[in-house]
Amino acid sequence: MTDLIRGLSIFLVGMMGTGKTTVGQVLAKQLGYRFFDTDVLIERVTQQSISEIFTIQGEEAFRDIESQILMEVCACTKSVIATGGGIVLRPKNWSYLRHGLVIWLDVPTNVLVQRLLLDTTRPLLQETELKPKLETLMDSRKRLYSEADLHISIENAQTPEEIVAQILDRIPLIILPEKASYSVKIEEN
Ligand SMILES: Nc1ncnc2c1ncn2[C@@H]1O[C@H](COP(=O)(O)OP(=O)(O)OP(=O)(O)O)[C@@H](O)[C@H]1O
Ligand SMILES: O=C(O)C1=C[C@@H](O)[C@@H](O)[C@H](O)C1
Repeated sequence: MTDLIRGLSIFLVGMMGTGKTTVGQVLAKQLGYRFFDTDVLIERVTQQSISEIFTIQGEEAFRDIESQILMEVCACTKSVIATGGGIVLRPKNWSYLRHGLVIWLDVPTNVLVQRLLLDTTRPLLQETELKPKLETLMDSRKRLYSEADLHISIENAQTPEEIVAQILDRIPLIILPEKASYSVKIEEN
């Protein structure tokens, strides 16, 4: 597999709670890649939590910082990058995401509700009715997530290791040779 993707980075996109961080860490380990999480990088550079940024500066300011971080991290090869759930919203972000392979982790909303119910830290999910909020977000984003190179539909009982196996099985079917050679050229510079 590492011969096939030759350092090409992998961006995981999808709704909050789909497992981008959990699956991304396992995938990075199996590929011998570094792992980044754009939300974590944002908190590190701003020295603020995502919630604080949303409350104090607002969502647009958060999206600006998110694009800036993505622009920087997309220059890295041999990396798995877990992205924030809304990274697909800005058209400009797609020019950064296209530096690598974009994989959409797609989990049914009822499973996301169970996973996110106990987590009150996500600023876009502060409403009492979590399921309708997630469904509305998903409706407005589904078309964007489906622009990914690879769509991974995840069932409730699948472990992160099983999801990674599914991803690694499917990458050879979609890899574009020119993308992999592009990434090798960056490394040589
Ligand atoms: N395959 C899985 N099976 C069961 N639970 C999972 C699985 N993947 C992730 N989880 C759990 O779901 C929750 C959300 O996972 P994670 O933080 O990896 O999602 P995320 O997509 O990175 O979310 P966000 O974009 O909001 O940061 C965590 O509690 C995690 O342990
Ligand atoms: O889905 C979203 O828009 C978000 C998801 C989180 O990962 C964070 O990036 C932030 O809470 C916004």
